[in-house]
Amino acid sequence: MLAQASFTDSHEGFVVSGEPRHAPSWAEARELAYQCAGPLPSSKVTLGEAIGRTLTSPVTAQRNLPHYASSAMDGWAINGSGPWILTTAGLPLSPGEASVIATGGLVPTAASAVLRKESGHASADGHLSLRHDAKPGETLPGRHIRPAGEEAAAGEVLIPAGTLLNPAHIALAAVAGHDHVQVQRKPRVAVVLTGSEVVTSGEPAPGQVRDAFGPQLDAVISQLGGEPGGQRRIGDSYEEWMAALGRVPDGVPPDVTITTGGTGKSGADHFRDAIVALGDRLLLDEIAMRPGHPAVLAELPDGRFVIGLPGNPLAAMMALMTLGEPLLAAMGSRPLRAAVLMTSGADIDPDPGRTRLMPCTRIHDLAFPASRTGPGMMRGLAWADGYMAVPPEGVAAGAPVPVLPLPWTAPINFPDQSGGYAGWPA
Ligand SMILES: Nc1nc2c(c(=O)[nH]1)N[C@H]1C(S)=C(S)[C@@H](COP(=O)(O)OP(=O)(O)OC[C@H]3O[C@@H](n4cnc5c(N)ncnc54)[C@H](O)[C@@H]3O)O[C@H]1N2
Ligand code: MOO
Repeated sequence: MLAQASFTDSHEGFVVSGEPRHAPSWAEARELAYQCAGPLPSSKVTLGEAIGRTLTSPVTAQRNLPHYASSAMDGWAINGSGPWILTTAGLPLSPGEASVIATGGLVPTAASAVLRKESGHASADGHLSLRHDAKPGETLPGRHIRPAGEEAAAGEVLIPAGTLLNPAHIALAAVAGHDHVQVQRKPRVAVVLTGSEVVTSGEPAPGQVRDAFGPQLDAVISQLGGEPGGQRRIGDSYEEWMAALGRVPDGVPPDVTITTGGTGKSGADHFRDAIVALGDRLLLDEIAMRPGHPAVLAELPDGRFVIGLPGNPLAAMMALMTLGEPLLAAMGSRPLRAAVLMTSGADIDPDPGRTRLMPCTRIHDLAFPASRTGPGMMRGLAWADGYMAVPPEGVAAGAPVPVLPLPWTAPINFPDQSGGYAGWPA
C-alpha cells in the first residue's frame, strides 16, 4: 500500500519494498493524504465558538426541559372554571382564585389553566370573569400551560455526537443550561509563502509576480475545515526554508504547514533539501497529475504535516485540493469527499500516465472544461463550478467524467450526489 511507501534520499523515485515505481496517481495521492492522519482530539469550547463545529460528546438534558411549568400566554393563572377572585401573583391558588401571570411565568401551585388576557375581564373590585366572546375551552385543565419536560425529559440526548452544530443546536444547548460543548478540534494551518520575486501590492515589475495566495489561502483553509494559523513570507534561500520549516512558531504550533513555491527539483529550489535535513518523512513526492505534479506531502518528526504546493497558481490550487482537502478532512474526522460522475460535454484527448485536473463549468448538466487554465492562470478557476479529474485515456463527449466541487462552489452546484465516484483504478 502507498502508506508504506517512501522516497529515496536523492528523491529520484518512489520506492515500495526497494522497487522503484512511478509517481502515485491522483486518486492514490488523495487516499494517502486522507489515510496518513487521524482525527485530532476534541476540545471544549464556549457555545459561541461552537457553531459550524462537529460535536464529539452528546448534549443531554440535565433536567426536564422546560424545567418548570410555565404560562404560554399573558393573562391570569386560574383555579377552576370561574368566576374567580384575584389574589397576589405567585401564591398557591385555592379553588375559585386567579392571579396575574405573564408569558413564561412560573405557574402557581394548584393552577388548573391560564386564561388569556383577551378572554377575561378583571373588575376594579378584584373579580375576574370569562368574557362572553372567549373561545370555547379556554378554562379547560392545562390550557395555555407549558408543562415541565414538554420538550425533553431529564437525561434525554438533545444533540448526538457527530452533529455539525448549527445556530439552533447552540440555542438548544443554551436553554438546556450548557455553557460549553466538546467539539472536534480543527487543524491549525500555517502558511509559508516563498519567492523573492513575489510582491504583495500594486502592479508587479517585469520579473516580479503579484502574490496569488496570501489574500485568499486562509479563506480556503477555513472552507476546508482548517483554522488559519498565520502567514509568513520568505525568499528563496536554503537558510530561510530551514528557518521557516524548522522553527515552531511562538504560541500554538500548527498541525499543518502549507508552503507555496520551491517544489521544483532545480538547484534553486530548496524545499526537498530542507525537508530531508529536518529529518522529515516524505510521504509523497510528485503526483501523476497535471497541473500540480511537483506537490509534496511530508510529516515532521514531531507529527506536524507539511504540504508543499507548487508556485504556479492553478497548480497550487489543484494540489491543495488533492492533498490539503483530504488531510484536513481526516484531521477533522470528516469523510473523504467522493467525486461525482457527470457527463462530459467535450472530447478530451488522452494524456498517458497522468490525470488532468481541469476547472470546469456546468451547462445543462454537462461538464465542460473551462478555458484559460494554464498552470499559472487563474481566470478559468475563477468562474469554474468544479474541476474534472480526466483519466489518462481521456474522455469522449457524452461519457462520464469524475467531477469534484471546489470548496466555494460545493453547496450550490452539485445537487445530484448519486453515482458518487470513490476512487480511481490504480
Ligand atoms: N526543469 C523543469 N522546470 C519546471 C518543471 C519541471 O518539471 N522541470 N516543472 C514546472 C512545473 S509543472 C511547476 S508547477 C513549477 C513548480 O515550481 P516551484 O514550485 O518550484 O515554484 P517556483 O519555481 O517558485 O514558482 C513557479 C512559478 O510560480 C510563481 N509563483 C510563486 N509564488 C507565487 C505566488 N505567491 N503568487 C503567484 N505566483 C507565484 C513563480 O513566480 C513562478 O512563475 O516548476 C516548473 N518548472
Ligand atoms: O504543476 Mo505544473 O503547474 O503542472 O504546471
